[in-house]
Amino acid sequence: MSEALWSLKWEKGELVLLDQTKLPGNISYIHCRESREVGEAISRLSVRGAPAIGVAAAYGMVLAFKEIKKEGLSGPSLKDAFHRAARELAAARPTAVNLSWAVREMVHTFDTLPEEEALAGLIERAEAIEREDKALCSAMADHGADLFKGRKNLRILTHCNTGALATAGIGTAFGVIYRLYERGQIERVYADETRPLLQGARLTGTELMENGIPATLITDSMAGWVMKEKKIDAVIVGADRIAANGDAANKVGTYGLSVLCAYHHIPFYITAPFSTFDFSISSGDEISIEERNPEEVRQIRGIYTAPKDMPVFNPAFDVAPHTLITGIITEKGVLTPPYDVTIKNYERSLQL
Ligand SMILES: CSC[C@@H](O)[C@@H](O)C(=O)COP(=O)(O)O
Repeated sequence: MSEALWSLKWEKGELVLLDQTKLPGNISYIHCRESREVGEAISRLSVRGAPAIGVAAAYGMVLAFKEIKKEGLSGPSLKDAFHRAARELAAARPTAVNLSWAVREMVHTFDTLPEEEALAGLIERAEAIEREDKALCSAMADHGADLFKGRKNLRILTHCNTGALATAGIGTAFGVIYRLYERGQIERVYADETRPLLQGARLTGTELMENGIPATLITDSMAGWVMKEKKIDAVIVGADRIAANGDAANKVGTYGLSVLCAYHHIPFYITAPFSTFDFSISSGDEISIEERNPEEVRQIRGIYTAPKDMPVFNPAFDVAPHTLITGIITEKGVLTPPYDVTIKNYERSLQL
């Protein structure tokens, strides 16, 4: 795996983020010293991808604690300020549940430690979340690649970016693709460009090329034709939130891919770790879908490609219905229908 690509690093008490809005043209880093800066970087998509957002937020809460301490607060006022910072950070983006999960973990760590041990405890918890994410990616990659045992010359289609830039490890869906490549089973990966912000072209394109994986870029609207003409063997994507019935929110365009896969009889796999599951919601109808600035659709990199006053609908995510999902690749194995049962069992296994 290319060492050149990473989404974030905790270094000398700062959170260093690779500014993904500037890729592929520019490699620049953002040094966050305050939790507010982490929240802004998340909203702006300088750091993005559900697991990476979670890890960034965990370090953001370390920064929040340091700021509050610097103001001289302690006792109940420290606790109030820390909880307020947690609410603010968790609100940076609404769909990826990894964000609120990581913030909740940090609040729990804070709430259970004496004040004088809080800073060390928070740093330790954030580092553990980052380490754990690496291990989760690796386990998902193994389970996902095992689905294709004995097969060669695989043609895989993927959407958005789910690799090292979206996680602390080798990625979710991208991790599976990378493992298949390591095992010599990939003929070609087709990457959707992923309008409007081009995470597929800019980020997955970079990761595929850096790692020497045979790859072809397509526009989102080509996916159906590519499935038919290029005989795609499977579509593998990530997720931002998975409901208890298996409905999975992911980058807008995923719903369409799930429908196209059903028509073409192509297996459609979601790849996600436990922190992407929202066991508290019964279906995708309860997932709040982020709507972003209309300018993201009217313009491409600052140039208007539509009339300036044209109304726009810009949901950042959509929901693939569980009925169209062949399997959900997790760190513990691949969940298959009936998802209400297998996800319940998976949830139980996490509590053991
Ligand atoms: C590892 S990633 C799964 C998802 O987070 C990914 O597919 C995705 O939709 C990212 O969206 P983004 O808006 O770039 O944060």
